[in-house]
Amino acid sequence: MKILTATQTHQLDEATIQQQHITSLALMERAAQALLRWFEARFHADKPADTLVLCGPGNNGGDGLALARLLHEAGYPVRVVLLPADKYAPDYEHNLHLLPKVLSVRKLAAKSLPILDADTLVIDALFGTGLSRPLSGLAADLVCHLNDSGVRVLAVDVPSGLLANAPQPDPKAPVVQATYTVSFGLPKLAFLLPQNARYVGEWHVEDIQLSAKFIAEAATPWHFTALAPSPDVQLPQRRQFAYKNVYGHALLLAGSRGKVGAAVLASGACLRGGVGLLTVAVPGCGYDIIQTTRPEAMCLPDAEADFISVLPELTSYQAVGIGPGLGQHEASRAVLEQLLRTAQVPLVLDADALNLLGEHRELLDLLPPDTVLTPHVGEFARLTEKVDDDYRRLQLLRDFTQKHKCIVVLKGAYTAVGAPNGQVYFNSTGNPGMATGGSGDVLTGLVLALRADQRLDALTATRLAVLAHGHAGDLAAAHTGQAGLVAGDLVRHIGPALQALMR
Ligand SMILES: NC(=O)C1=CN([C@@H]2O[C@H](COP(=O)(O)OP(=O)(O)OC[C@H]3O[C@@H](n4cnc5c(N)ncnc54)[C@H](O)[C@@H]3O)[C@@H](O)[C@H]2O)[C@@H](O)CC1
Ligand SMILES: Nc1ncnc2c1ncn2[C@@H]1O[C@H](COP(=O)(O)OP(=O)(O)O)[C@@H](O)[C@H]1O
Ligand SMILES: [K+]
Repeated sequence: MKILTATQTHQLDEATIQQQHITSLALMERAAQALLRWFEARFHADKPADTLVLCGPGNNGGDGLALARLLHEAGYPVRVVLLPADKYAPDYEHNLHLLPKVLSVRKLAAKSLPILDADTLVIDALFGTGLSRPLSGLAADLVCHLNDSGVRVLAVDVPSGLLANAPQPDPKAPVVQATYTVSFGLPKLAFLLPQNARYVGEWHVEDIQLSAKFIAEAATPWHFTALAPSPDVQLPQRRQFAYKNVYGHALLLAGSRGKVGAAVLASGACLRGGVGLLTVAVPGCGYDIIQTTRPEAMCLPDAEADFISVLPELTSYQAVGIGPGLGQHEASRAVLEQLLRTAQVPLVLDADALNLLGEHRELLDLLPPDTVLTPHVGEFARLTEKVDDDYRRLQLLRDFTQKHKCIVVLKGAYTAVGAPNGQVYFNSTGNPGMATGGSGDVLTGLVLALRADQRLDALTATRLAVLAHGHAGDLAAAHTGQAGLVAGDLVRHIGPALQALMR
């Protein structure tokens, strides 16, 4: 699924109107109907005692007016407050005239900000994708009043004051802190960034049959990898006469004294990820552990008891993963360097392998094309630079993957998979229960399994692994709850998660 800019979103609306031979008013009615559908599904069992619709002067306000009419017709108590402006959009004017006369409609004035009771549900239809400058004056006062009141807010399309795809030009200007945001057609880039979470709240995208042709042709680096209604990336079925070489022989280098658990988790994920064969290289202290916990895997114990000091001979493997629990011993750094210099097969680098790369940046020049790196934000900062703004971090991601011709899985709530051509795919699955030690090790094992799979290209394998990993987290949390989820639960749910992604 593509993610478009605010400008492209306007062009998409225009294209939809032209291609479907409808009026802009009809499209606005579709948007309002979609909002009503969401509203009824969400609130039918606990109807708000009071619904206050705040309408700005543009088409976002027009959506609000149309929704107010539909809510009234559906029997909800509705009040409308209008933000005064010099100019109003034609479809706003039209929908204002369509409001039933019995509805309370009032123009906002500076000295009469609306009274907001705790059980009021506010619908924020002040500004959407047409926001052209930070909020000021009466609009800013209203939004501050709203945020201070603590009432529930449903934002139409975008929380007012928030830019859909760019950082806020004035960090001091107020932005609506919505409880829910219901948007149209496609998600907005702003929804996926941690810095906007307090504004966007729980977000949803409703289908309003926008032009599929325009979306297919639109150029954008941003994508959203969805699981439903059908997965954006799919795993081929196993053939009846399949042999294990199709799924590859993977080598995993992981663990150091006190961190052999990382090797256990990553190897478990690799096995459950469907790898044909797995060999795990561990320090001597990990031998019994791997042989006991992962009897399906072969184990190569290092001569050193506490860390990995020797790179195994590589000729038998279709993919190599290195990093979980590795530690940063000089000998392990040398192993990493030798791996980067000699490997002829896909590589997956995580955790301490990334920290070593960050410490020895000259090694970045050795990365073979299509190497997959799986940093979290802290590890990514060590590889690049520390930044506070999420948009800036995404730019660094695109610069890094294009420069090094690699794939970077920037882990987080909406994990971003950056491709060597600069495209970025945000993941849709997963939950905060996965913010627990070892979740990343599980991802590494799963990426390694799918990189060893001879049927998949590098980007598909990586996107599939990220999607399945998050889905495994969602399946696991349904049993354990989020707090009770541990990384081993992810391993156990990889099988069903991959099954859900089967073509
Ligand atoms: N174009 C269409 O056909 C559709 C548009 N839709 C809705 O229309 C919205 C976009 O509508 P518009 O392009 O009219 O834009 P908005 O309604 O988001 O806002 C634009 C209006 O606000 C003013 N404005 C912008 N920033 C301001 C600020 N900081 N302070 C005060 N005034 C400000 C502009 O001068 C303009 O009058 C979408 O977010 C969506 O809600 C939906 O109805 C779907 C169909
Ligand atoms: N709030 C969240 N929502 C969804 N996924 C999350 C969330 N927090 C963490 N995750 C996922 O869990 C994994 C954590 O990886 P990482 O930070 O490397 O943990 P660790 O080093 O403890 O294994 C990543 O895949 C990340 O995307
Ligand atoms: K809005």
